[in-house]
Amino acid sequence: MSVSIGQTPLIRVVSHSLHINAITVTSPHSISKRFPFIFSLHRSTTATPPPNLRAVRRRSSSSSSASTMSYDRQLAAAKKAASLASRLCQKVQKALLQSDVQSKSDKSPVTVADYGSQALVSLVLGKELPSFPFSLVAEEDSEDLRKEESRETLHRITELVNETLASDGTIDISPLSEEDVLKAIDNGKSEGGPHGQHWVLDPIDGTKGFVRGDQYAIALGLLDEGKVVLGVLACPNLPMASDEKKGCLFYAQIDAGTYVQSLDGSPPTKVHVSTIENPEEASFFESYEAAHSLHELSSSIAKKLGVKAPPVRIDSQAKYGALSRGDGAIYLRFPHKGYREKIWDHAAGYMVVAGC
Ligand SMILES: Nc1ncnc2c1ncn2[C@@H]1O[C@H](COP(=O)(O)O)[C@@H](OP(=O)(O)O)[C@H]1O
Ligand SMILES: [Mg+2]
Repeated sequence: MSVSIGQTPLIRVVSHSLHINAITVTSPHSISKRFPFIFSLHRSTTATPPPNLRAVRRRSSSSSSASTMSYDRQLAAAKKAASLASRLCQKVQKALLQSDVQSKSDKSPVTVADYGSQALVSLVLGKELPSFPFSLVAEEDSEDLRKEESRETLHRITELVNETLASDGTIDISPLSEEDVLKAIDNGKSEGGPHGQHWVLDPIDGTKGFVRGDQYAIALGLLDEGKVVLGVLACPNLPMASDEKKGCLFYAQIDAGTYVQSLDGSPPTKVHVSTIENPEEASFFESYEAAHSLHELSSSIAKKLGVKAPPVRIDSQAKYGALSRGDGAIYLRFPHKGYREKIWDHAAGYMVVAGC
């Protein structure tokens, strides 16, 4: 197989056992040889490239009116939505890690946080942008929650959503019923599509990291006419800088740069990707979970690139945030055979890096 940046072959790796027959290389800098490079494999099982990558290609091949628009209002709403969702997730994660009763393999706290986060984002976007058409493509739906055995879980989610909204105090919503919360979750059932604007949400990206007490992200992107135009990544466990307190909010709007601020509201700082040009000085990110990305393949590619540093393994799209501020220079992701990437796993993170 070949690995290339745009049309420029970078290295060749021979592999028969992996049955790899196609590689898409996504680089925010197109054919530029500057870092960061984001390498990602897409296999024959994916008939069409994932929507986020289609969006990448469109962006580089055409200039639509979407790129000249301002998305300031959507950005403000998305930042608020992701910040509130992260407040809910932090509360759930803290309880999960402190509890000696709840086993970490118990999925219920995760479920509560996933659904709660999605309900909050859906509600806040709807409230903050009443005059905008609303379409949300999100990971969760309410089907399981509507079952009798989920009554307690639904009750807890509703309580958490109400508490979080009340703690903010700026969103005028009277206490929500369980049915309101179910509806808010199901507002994320949009099919999306190449026309119009669509929000794309992963309410908790990096669920395994969330359960371990490690990295996770609330990832919210906006597509306009098939292009990713805005991305917000709330990373509650990512430090603002080494030895600083945790909680980063990355955001980017097309052609307007990428910024980070602390989740508790410090002034934003513009971020830049690494300027390292020599792979020998670069470090690379990959998934913490070996089940999500072929670590051996990353390591052999890194070796061929001349990278000397060991991999930095982080859960979730927090990797894109870290990449956008130059914590590392490369992101390698090679899912196992048969896995199909989801749009909500990359849209926001892509924008945060591409916006730099
Ligand atoms: N077998 C697999 N291969 C690749 N990615 C996978 C996978 N199983 C799950 N994922 C995705 O990897 C995401 C986590 O990313 P990372 O590996 O960078 O931490 C998961 O997001 P969720 O946690 O939202 O389900 C999920 O979408
Ligand atoms: Mg995800």
